[in-house]
Amino acid sequence: MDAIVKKFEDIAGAASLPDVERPSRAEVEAAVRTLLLWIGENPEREGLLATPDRVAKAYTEMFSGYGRDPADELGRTFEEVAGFDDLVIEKDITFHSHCEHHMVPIIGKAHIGYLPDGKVVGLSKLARVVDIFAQRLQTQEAMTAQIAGAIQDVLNPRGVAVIIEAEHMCMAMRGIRKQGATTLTTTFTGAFRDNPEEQVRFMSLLRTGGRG
Ligand SMILES: Nc1nc2c(ncn2[C@@H]2O[C@H](COP(=O)(O)OP(=O)(O)OP(=O)(O)O)[C@@H](O)[C@H]2O)c(=O)[nH]1
Ligand SMILES: [Zn+2]
Repeated sequence: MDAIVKKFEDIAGAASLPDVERPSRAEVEAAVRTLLLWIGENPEREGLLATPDRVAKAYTEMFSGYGRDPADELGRTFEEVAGFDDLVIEKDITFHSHCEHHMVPIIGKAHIGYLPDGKVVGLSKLARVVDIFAQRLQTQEAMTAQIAGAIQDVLNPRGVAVIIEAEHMCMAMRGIRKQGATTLTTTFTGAFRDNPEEQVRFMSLLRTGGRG
């Protein structure tokens, strides 16, 4: 079986999607050719001949998040941290996603904080979790909640704080055409949700980087 079709099958399983029949690679490429014709292009001209193949490859990469489980990334933890149980923040985690309404890019940064309960996770794993959810069709609200939910469920810390700031190309390139408008979303769990002081500490550390 074609590797891409196999991958799509894996993707369907991991995302618990309804049992839909996945199109073949040839059907995907034909769909791209249809789009090219629809915008007034000639898919037979030299520069576009390989474009359906490139688009299929790019989609496989940009939407690889359906085939990945955040629990796999967050499963390996470290307990030998000298009793450290205070706030850990990973900020300015850049990501590229696509909005589920228009399938155009969302470009932004995620900031994640958590209050460990006996164990910490490798810092890169927080960024991996961001990518898993970013590499799916998204709304910013859902993505924020999914990142916080995955960290809370798998790591079981005393609290998780996630802030995402992003620019939506569907607001910049088309429609209302507002460049530079930024959307901010937050999800707080546990101690961050229940204790406003923890929220304030997280926010001010983000702002100052701990310098004052
Ligand atoms: N809440 C939320 N809205 C989003 C996100 N990404 C895009 N949108 C909005 O989704 C809405 C879709 O609105 P519709 O009226 O169904 O579609 P549309 O006619 O293309 O809307 P316009 O963008 O206003 O032209 C738009 O207001 C987008 O700005 C997101 O992550 N969260
Ligand atoms: Zn959109």
